[in-house]
Amino acid sequence: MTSGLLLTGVVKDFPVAGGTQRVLEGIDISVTPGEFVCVVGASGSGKSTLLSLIAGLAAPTEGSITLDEEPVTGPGPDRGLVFQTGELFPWRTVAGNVGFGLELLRIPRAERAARVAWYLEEVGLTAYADTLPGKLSGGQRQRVAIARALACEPHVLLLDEPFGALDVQTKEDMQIFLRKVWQDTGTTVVMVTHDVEEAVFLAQRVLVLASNPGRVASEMAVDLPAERSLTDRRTAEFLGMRTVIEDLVRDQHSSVVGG
Ligand SMILES: Nc1ncnc2c1ncn2[C@@H]1O[C@H](COP(=O)(O)OP(=O)(O)OP(=O)(O)O)[C@@H](O)[C@H]1O
Repeated sequence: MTSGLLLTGVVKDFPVAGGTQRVLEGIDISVTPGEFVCVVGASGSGKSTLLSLIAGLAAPTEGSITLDEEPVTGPGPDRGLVFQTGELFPWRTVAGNVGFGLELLRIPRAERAARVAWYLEEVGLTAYADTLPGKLSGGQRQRVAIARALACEPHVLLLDEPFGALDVQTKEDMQIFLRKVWQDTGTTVVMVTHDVEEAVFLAQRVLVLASNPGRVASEMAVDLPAERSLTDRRTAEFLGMRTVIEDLVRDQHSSVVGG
């Protein structure tokens, strides 16, 4: 057995009129503890489905998923999940949102308060502890959603297009923020994005999904320094990697649509 996240021979079929549609096939992925992996692929290649299987929101049709040698059979506190639109509880303050999972886990009040304070500091929202989500910007809401997921100290943080709804400037700020949080906490991250530039900037490894059925067509180690700044995205090395992956995504897509 291997610690970390392990998907072996994962297949996912969905029922459709008159039969089933195979959305994922032969997925073998191994993510080591502390690794940051991005999954890219054309729209409909099965990225979100893959993440929902890891989250335990749906079950694979075939194959197995284990996290630190425990089979994934449903949602659990060992996996923190953040979606595109940072779903927060509107009636709970920022601190109340960050502490929500800790209440479910029955973490004692003093430890809960300490953890909430630490994660609020980490995401730069200490001053907003008593604010309701309705008063926050989109970027701030995503920071709260990430802090809420991290506060339970999951084995893996699962992010589904977390910055897809943000404007360019906020998105860049959030990318810098996420790299810092990842480096500070050492959390394993699996993130789905359609933005190849984002994937290369954030990840240590990028997996490219092919469509119909979704499968891992190729993967690339991102051989860039651990300390990354936004200007690094203009270097020849970065642009080279980005171009290769964009071509892979495009090739996989056109082989399906016949372009
Ligand atoms: N619950 C479901 N029932 C039937 N089909 C589904 C279901 N969920 C997803 N699909 C189908 O599975 C395929 C993959 O969808 P998925 O959302 O995982 O792709 P994606 O790569 O995340 O796409 P996007 O980038 O557009 O979000 C699509 O053809 C979609 O219609």
